[in-house]
Amino acid sequence: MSFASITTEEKRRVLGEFTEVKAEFASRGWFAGTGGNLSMRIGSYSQDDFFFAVTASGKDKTRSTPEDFLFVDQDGKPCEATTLKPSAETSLHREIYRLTGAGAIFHIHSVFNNIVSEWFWDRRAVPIEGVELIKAFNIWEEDARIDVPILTNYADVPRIVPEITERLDPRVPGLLIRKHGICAWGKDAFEAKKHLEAFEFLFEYVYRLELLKNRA
Ligand SMILES: CSC[C@@H](O)[C@@H](O)C(=O)COP(=O)(O)O
Ligand SMILES: [Zn+2]
Repeated sequence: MSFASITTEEKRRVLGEFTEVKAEFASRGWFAGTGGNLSMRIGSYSQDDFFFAVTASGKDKTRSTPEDFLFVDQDGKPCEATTLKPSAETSLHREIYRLTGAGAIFHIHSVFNNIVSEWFWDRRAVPIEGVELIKAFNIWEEDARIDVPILTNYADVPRIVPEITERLDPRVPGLLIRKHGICAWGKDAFEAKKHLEAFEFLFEYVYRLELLKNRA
């Protein structure tokens, strides 16, 4: 597939949806200090041939400007002439698209996701058991348990990629990076947002439950 074959209408549709999600996440305080990045796939998909819109690096993501996003290919290379730099964490998005064929990936930093990633670092996963909201991940069994993987937060971001390849659990649409944040994904922006909201709820639940247990 060539990027030129993607219609202007399709690009407008993706960027419109993208702008809405970004504004909503900003209103929740999910982009503190320019942290966080978002991407949405566009056009058809095969594992080694796809395109996605990604937030430009280092921007204040609480603002809406004509320079918020750019389109990149499966190698993270811009598809059009631009002075914008793709997110410093584009390599993480690329690998998640490659492994899952997802339609959207949202990365945010929150106090709760940072705390649980440190609290459970010795297990390299956050265990969550029997909570109703696990069903948001399309897991319906009674008292289901999931383990959300925690990856090493290497300063050299591409070094995180092999841990994604190794640790990604196809049942669990999210990965934590230690004392950094979460990447959550879904087949489209609606589902990726649903998953991200569910993870953030569950992390707050786990955090508060651990506090209560430790107090008892
Ligand atoms: C100042 S936040 C730290 C960043 O290095 C990073 O973790 C982040 O989420 C945003 O990076 P960006 O390159 O703007 O997408
Ligand atoms: Zn980050």
